[in-house]
Amino acid sequence: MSVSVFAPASIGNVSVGFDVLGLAVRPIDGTLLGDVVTVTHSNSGDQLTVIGDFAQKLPSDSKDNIVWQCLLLFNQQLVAHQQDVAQVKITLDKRMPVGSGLGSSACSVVAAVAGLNAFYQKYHDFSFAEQELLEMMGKMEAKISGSLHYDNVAPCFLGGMQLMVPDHTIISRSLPAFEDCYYIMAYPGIEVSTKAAREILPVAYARADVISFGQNLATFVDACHRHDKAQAFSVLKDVIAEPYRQAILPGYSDAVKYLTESGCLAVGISGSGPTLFCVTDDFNKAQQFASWLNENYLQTSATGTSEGFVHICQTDSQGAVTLP
Ligand SMILES: Nc1ncnc2c1ncn2[C@@H]1O[C@H](COP(=O)(O)OP(=O)(O)O)[C@@H](O)[C@H]1O
Ligand SMILES: N[C@@H](CCOP(=O)(O)O)C(=O)O
Repeated sequence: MSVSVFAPASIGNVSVGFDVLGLAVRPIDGTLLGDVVTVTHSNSGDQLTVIGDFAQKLPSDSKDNIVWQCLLLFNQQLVAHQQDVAQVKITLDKRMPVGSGLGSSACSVVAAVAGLNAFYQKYHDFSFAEQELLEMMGKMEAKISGSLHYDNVAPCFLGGMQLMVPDHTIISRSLPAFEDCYYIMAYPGIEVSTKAAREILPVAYARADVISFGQNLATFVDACHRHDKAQAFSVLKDVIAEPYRQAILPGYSDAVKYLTESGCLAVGISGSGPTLFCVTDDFNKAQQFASWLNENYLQTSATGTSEGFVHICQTDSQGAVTLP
């Protein structure tokens, strides 16, 4: 009598689309890079248990866990739709490092809301529409990062490359992604708070930057629709966040120099960092970049160990899925 949902990692911004573009990714070796939420009926009130590699990094009081907040919001919405509210036991398998730039909080939010929805669909014959679910996810992500941005929750939930549109009846549109590209994701093992990384950004931008931003994003979207990979990745440049955030990412500029000189299609900060992503359509190069990043981008602690990792990924076109 339980339902488990997996929600994948994502690259927020994809360099050209600050807060409005995101891509879901999955490691090619089959690693489940994302969070899993399991929902079961309970006879003793609502409960949340957190397990997994990164469980210790989350608030000790489960009421402060975003998954708990998702349950409260979901229940409110059930009441608003005149539905009975069941008592549930939720287990969060926290597989994603917190403050990583891999959309960790979005993974928990999407797995929780989609998990609850799948549970009600299976056992209570009720489900919310995709749009309502996405709105709930956006609200929860905003609670954590301090402002509403869908660039992680939308690809994490819907899969593929997602472009946010300023129409609350649509929210997100799918863009054709480059399925043959490899995205090498290098998480150095240090934590960067999304909220803090947003606070260091300017409140206003110079006209030249605004023009570059608009031109790069428009060119990228057009190139995606024309399947013009060379054009798309040639404009993958971030004038909004990277110039200000790279200073807080140790080794980032050396990595960009090496990867660019070695012929990657593009390199950038995943979300608010510290994860770096690098794009190539050549598998041999993907392996070369992954091993260089492993050697040079991961940060080691005083004991010589690192909590970082590198994965060779491709586009995850499925998004959140119910596990068998
Ligand atoms: N289930 C959860 N997953 C991730 N972060 C959570 C969760 N519940 C609460 N948090 C808190 O939310 C914040 C997430 O930080 P954030 O920088 O937005 O992470 P990320 O960039 O990895 O999504 C942290 O302070 C963390 O303790
Ligand atoms: N658009 C956001 C994306 C944050 O992604 P995360 O993975 O770091 O949570 C931003 O750049 O602030």
